[in-house]
Amino acid sequence: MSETSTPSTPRTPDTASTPSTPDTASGGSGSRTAPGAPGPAAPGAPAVTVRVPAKVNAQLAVGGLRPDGFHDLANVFLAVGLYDEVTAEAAEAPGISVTVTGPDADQVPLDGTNLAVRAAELLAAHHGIEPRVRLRIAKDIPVAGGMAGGSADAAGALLACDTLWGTATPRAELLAICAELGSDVPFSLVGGAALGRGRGELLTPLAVGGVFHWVFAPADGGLSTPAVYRECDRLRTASGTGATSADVPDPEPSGPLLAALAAGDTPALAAALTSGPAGTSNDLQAAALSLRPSLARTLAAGAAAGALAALVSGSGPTTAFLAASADGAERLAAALRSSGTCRTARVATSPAAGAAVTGAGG
Ligand SMILES: C[C@](O)(CO)[C@H](O)COP(=O)(O)OP(=O)(O)OC[C@H]1O[C@@H](n2ccc(N)nc2=O)[C@H](O)[C@@H]1O
Ligand SMILES: Nc1ncnc2c1ncn2[C@@H]1O[C@H](COP(=O)(O)OP(=O)(O)OP(=O)(O)O)[C@@H](O)[C@H]1O
Repeated sequence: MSETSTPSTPRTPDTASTPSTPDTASGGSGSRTAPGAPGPAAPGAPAVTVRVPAKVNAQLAVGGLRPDGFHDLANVFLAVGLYDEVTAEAAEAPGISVTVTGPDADQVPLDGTNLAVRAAELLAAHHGIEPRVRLRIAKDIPVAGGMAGGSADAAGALLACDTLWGTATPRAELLAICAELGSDVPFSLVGGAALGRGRGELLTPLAVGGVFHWVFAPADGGLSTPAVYRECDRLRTASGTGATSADVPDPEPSGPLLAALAAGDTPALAAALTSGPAGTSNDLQAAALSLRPSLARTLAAGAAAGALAALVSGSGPTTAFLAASADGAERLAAALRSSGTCRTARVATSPAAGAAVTGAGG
C-alpha cells in the first residue's frame, strides 16, 4: 500500500470507527437486484468473520519502471501466520461503515480510502447491489510494514461480504476485483505460496515441502510503498544502470529458491535469501535501507543473534529473520526485543492458508 497515515479525526486509542457513504459512481446506490437474486443480507443475518494472513516476499526481483508507473516483478510470496480478522455484519441503513481495533488502529484510515471499504464497494458494484454493511477489522498485521496488511483487509472484506450477501462470486471474478484493489491483494486471498508475475497480481501456486520458522521485527513508523519503488529507481539511475524497462533485465524467479521451498529445506532457503551480488533476494532492500538507514542495525542484531537469514520484508520497514526451529525463533525474537533496534519481534510460521471464513454469527 502507500503512505503511513495520520488520523484526521480524534479517536480512542485502540478503536476507530466511521461511516463511509457508498460511492454512487461505483454502483453504491440504485439497487439493480432482481427479486429472489442474491443481495445484501437482511439485518439480523449472522455476521461473517474471515481470517487473512500477512505475507513475506521470499524473493522480490524488480524489473524496470513501466510506462504505467508499475514495475514488472518476479515476486515469490509466502503467506505467514500473522493474521487480521475482518467481520462483515448486515446493516439496516445503506452504506459501508468500518471500525478498526488493535495496537496500530490509529494509523488506519476510516474513510472510503480504507481498502476493506473499497473492496465492499467494488463487490457491490460488480453485482449491481446497494451495500449495507458494517465492517469490523481486528488488526494484528503491522500497518505500512511491508507485510500486506491493507491488502489482507481488502481480501478479507471481499470474502466476508460475498458470503454475507450470498453473491457467490466465482473465484476468477474475485481475483480480478482483488487485482483492481492492489497488486498484493490477489495473493492475500489465495495464501500459501505463489509466484507473482506482472505487477505481482498474476499468480502461479508454488509447492512448499515443509514449515519455515520466521521472526518479524516491525519498526516504529511505516514506509510508503511507492516511495520505496521510487527510491529503487533513483538508486539504479544514480549507479548508471538506468531505471526503465528498457534498461533493467526482466526479473526472473531463482531456481535454487523455488527448489528450497519445494523441499522444505531451511538451510537452502537461507542461502537463497542471501544470495546475489547485493546479498539479498529482495531488490527493494537497498531502497528501504536508504530511506530508513536504522534498519541496518536491526538486520545486524538478528544476524548476530543467530538468524540463518536476515532481510527486509517487501518494501519494509518490517525486517524478517529465518530460524532453524520454533525454539530458535523464540530465542531470536527475545534477542531482537532486547536489542533496542525494533519496536517488537513476533514469531510466525509459513506457509499459511489464505483468506478463509472462520465464523458466522456474533
Ligand atoms: C512491495 C510489495 O508489497 C511486494 O509484494 C508490492 O509490490 C506492493 O504491492 P501493493 O502494496 O499492493 O501496491 P499497489 O497498491 O498495487 O501499488 C502502489 C504503488 O506501488 C508501486 N508499485 C507497486 C507494485 C509494482 N509491481 N510496482 C510498483 O511500482 C507503484 O508506485 C504503485 O502506484
Ligand atoms: N485496511 C487497511 N489497513 C491498513 N492500512 C490501510 C488500510 N486501508 C488503507 N490503508 C492505507 O494503506 C497504507 C499502507 O498500509 P499497509 O499496511 O497495507 O502497508 P504495507 O503492509 O506496507 O503494504 P504492502 O506490503 O502491500 O506494500 C496505510 O498507511 C494506510 O494509509
